[in-house]
Amino acid sequence: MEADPLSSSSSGWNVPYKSHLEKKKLRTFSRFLEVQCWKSPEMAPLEQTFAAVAQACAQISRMVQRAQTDDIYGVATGKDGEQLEENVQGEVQQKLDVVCNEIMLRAFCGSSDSIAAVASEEEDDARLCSAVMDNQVTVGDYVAVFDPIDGSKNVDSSLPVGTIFGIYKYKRTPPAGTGSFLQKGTEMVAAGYALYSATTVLVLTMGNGVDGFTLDPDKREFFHTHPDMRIPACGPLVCFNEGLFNTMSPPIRAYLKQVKTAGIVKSDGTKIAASGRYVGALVADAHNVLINGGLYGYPGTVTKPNGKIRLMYESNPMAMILEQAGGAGSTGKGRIREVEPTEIHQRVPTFLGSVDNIFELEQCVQYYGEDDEADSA
Ligand SMILES: O=P(O)(O)OC[C@H]1O[C@](O)(COP(=O)(O)O)[C@@H](O)[C@@H]1O
Repeated sequence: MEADPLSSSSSGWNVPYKSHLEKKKLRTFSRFLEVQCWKSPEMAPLEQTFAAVAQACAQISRMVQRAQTDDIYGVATGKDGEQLEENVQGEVQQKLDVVCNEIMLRAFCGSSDSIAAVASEEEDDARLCSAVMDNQVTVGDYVAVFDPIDGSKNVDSSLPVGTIFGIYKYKRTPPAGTGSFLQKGTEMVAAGYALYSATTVLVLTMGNGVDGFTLDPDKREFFHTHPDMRIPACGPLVCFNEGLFNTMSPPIRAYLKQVKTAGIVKSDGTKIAASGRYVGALVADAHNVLINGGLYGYPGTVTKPNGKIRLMYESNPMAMILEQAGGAGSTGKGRIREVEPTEIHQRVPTFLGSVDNIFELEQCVQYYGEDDEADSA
């Protein structure tokens, strides 16, 4: 039998004994939900939904860890083994995308009758929960939007990925269907994400602050490890895909040059040095920014004038979380959550981060303007 690595210190290092690694006394996610829904009764209809989404994220966490060893890796195929067509994003779906989409669909539609309809990054159109679950009647006062696996390409190289979701009130006024989803981010009542990384973390806002929970891999349950999360007012992180630098607009290039050469300006006028980071999964980069302060950015480029990040199920939920934690979410010219949506899969230039960092970026965009020559940057 293999020796317990924590039972002795054969390496000579002072390895802590098992008895020193006792569990912290932390509140469970379900207990947190119970208390929050008692304090804010308007959230009570969503209690079961949040609980089911947390369970779904725990399941996805396990799927992600098994992606390389089990048959859930690679391109998705149909019943007869044929490769599926590209999805509405022009991307070939991976098996993991398909499986995780199904898990999230069932969490939202199968856990209670609170959610009436869902829209996913992985599906062309929004769907009624009655259609998802094969029921007859559509009930529910809310609609949910989600990206089941954000940054799925990262799985190939064992890097972090995430899940993002947001919930709106169901507007039953015409136009029906997709129209019920086309609400500004300011209308969102709750948002969250799960990050599958060194630890699996679930971050949630119900519009009254932000709380974070860590998945205990032994108990398969989330625990309240990050109460009342607050983003620093200013931070050093600069998270952009700088490989795209030459395709970005002059003001964004000017901003990047400025923070790298002159540092980041704090509200008291002092400066801090910039520190570049880029995981390539929005959830991972934005979580890093939430914890340490700074700015995540995916601006428009020559080939993608609105950038790559999807307004409804990526930018808006993340912007709500950042704002609720004391930060900001901007298009470079204004608040992301004020953007009027016109379609479910639309993209929007996305900047998420600390207020001082976002302020400096918006100042640059205003000062240099969109039409300036590249060399003036
Ligand atoms: O590889 P790029 O162009 O830097 O794109 C990375 C960005 O694309 C995203 O992965 C979104 O795309 P997916 O949801 O399709 O994976 C973001 O999470 C990430 O910030």
